[in-house]
Amino acid sequence: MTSLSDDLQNLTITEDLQLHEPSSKTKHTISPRNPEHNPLYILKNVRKTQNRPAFVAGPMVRYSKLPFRELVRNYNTDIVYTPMILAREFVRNDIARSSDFTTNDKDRCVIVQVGSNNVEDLLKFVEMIHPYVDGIGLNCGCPIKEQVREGIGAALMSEPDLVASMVKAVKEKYGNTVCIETKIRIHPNLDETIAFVKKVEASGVDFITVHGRTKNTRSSQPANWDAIKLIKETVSVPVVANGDCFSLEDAYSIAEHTGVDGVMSARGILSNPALFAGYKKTPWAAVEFFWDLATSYGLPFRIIQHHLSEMLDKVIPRKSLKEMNETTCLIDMIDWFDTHFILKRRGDKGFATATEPSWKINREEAAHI
Ligand SMILES: Cc1cc2nc3c(=O)[nH]c(=O)nc-3n(C[C@H](O)[C@H](O)[C@H](O)COP(=O)(O)O)c2cc1C
Repeated sequence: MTSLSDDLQNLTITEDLQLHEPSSKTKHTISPRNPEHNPLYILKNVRKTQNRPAFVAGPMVRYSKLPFRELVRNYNTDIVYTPMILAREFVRNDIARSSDFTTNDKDRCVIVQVGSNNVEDLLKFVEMIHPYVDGIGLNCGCPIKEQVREGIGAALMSEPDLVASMVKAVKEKYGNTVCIETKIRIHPNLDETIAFVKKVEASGVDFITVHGRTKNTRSSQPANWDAIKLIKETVSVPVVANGDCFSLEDAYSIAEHTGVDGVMSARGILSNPALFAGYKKTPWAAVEFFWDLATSYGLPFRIIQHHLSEMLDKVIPRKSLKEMNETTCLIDMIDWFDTHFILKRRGDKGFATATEPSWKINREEAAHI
């Protein structure tokens, strides 16, 4: 078994990586990956150097796009996931490729999450995407019926041999040049979960994320941190705990309870992207920064609106939130913000630092709009 530093020295960094878009004939280039952005390096090093777990923003369909990833990194998030991308569509469909994944040089450390039910699609997916990401995450937890019916996501929890063969195929082809993770749920029977993680570990997986719920547990029910602890005690690869991290304090409590190497937040970081920097609710500066990122990178209007709705839920009065949610296009929403708030543009000197909204009228008045 090689040590982490050996592993990192053995990483091959490809020069001048290129992504071709056959439809537009546009050629993009992106710089080589930096070994310090390898998720394994982060999971081990953050604990050593900062005496804390690594902070991870989980995959969220529709939401974890490039602007949101950049936003959360500005607030102390170490590892950020893309939404789940279906391998089958990605490898066959040029349009799916450009709509599902965009990246840039600042997008590090990024793990692309993949939904797949077979080795062949997975290998093709990894071949296409690995130069542009720091890790590949195999989704073994998505409970959505359409995916499960196709044998994707949580369906894989009943297919330990298949998961092991998928991980093994990637490791046999790429060795330590590709970091592969599996994001799993727990089984009601913990012995079955333990057998699952042992098999996946033996197949060469680099680390495991455990969402402490079964595929039928609702998100309103608490995540099972004891089960995560048991898994952490069972395997020797790093483990990331997921479920119910809504504040920095939660992140520390989860890490202390389970002994994990990293803590992942999804709903918590969606509503407060500055969670891992210790903010109790979204600071206004994050709202302004998100506006800049979303409009300059070009997120669709409805997604911007959903993000802002989540981020502002605890920040502005309910009535104002409702009004913002009722705007029907980007221009209307910009007008609405311009009417109610003084937005400080970032310019070249970084983003605004305000923690409270800068209302154009005072807050008490605003509460009665
Ligand atoms: C809007 C939304 C989209 C999600 N999309 C994905 C996804 O693409 N892949 C995945 O593995 N989990 C997905 N999840 C599940 C989260 O990653 C996470 O496992 C779950 O929400 C529990 O974490 P939390 O308690 O921090 O929210 C999604 C969750 C939400 C709320």
